[in-house]
Amino acid sequence: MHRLVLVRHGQSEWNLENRFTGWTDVSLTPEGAAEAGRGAMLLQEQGFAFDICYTSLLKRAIETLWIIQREMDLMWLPTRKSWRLNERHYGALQGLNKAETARKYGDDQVFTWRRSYDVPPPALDADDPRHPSRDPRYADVPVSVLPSSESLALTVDRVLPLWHDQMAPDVMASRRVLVVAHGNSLRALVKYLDGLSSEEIMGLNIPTGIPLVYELDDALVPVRHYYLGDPEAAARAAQAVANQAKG
Ligand SMILES: O=C(O)[C@H](O)COP(=O)(O)O
Repeated sequence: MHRLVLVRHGQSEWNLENRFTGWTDVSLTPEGAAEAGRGAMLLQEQGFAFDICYTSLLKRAIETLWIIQREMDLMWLPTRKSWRLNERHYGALQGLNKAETARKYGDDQVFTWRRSYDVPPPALDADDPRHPSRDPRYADVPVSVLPSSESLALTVDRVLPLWHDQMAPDVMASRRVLVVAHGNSLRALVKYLDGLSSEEIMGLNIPTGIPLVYELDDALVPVRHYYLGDPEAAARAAQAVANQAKG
């Protein structure tokens, strides 16, 4: 039996302001930092330990990982940061308020942009100053690969190479892996792990800061998965994510 722990970053400044965030590099709020601390306590209390960590190139995930590592006295752990774990790129929606956008374009359109499998949000123009090609942290990524907008399908396509090439071999080698990433990059990984259809994944929302534990067999097929702590609290938090864009 192998275990894999997934944690969505704690509440960010734009989660609090209910803005589409994507690749925008915003910080945690004080509550988001506290969520990360509570997640670390749950992991500590239930005897979890880790051999390697993975996170994105966005500071809300990196900060969350640092807090967990600090609280668990694991700041010495090897950590791999990859753009492939970044949040789904929300294109030209980045920065817009989700509820205001729903009032302007309708709940159905915003639900399609947030939760459909293969419909990307409106794209950033290539000359938009926010385009990733202008960000030095992606200098080693071919410009042709950097997104102007991403559907969940496109997010799956760029998360899975990291899973197959690095994360899965670590888990298969019985290394205890901690992944701290984002709502939709984790949804992309969960869709693959659980073999969810493009319809089934639409109903899945991942709450911030609560460790999600996967138990996998020797073929890395999930046997079960569960949130640490109060399951009802996790379910309420996931529903709150779903309700963010009510106009
Ligand atoms: O990028 C964002 O706006 C959030 O982190 C994820 O947003 P969503 O739950 O609306 O997809």
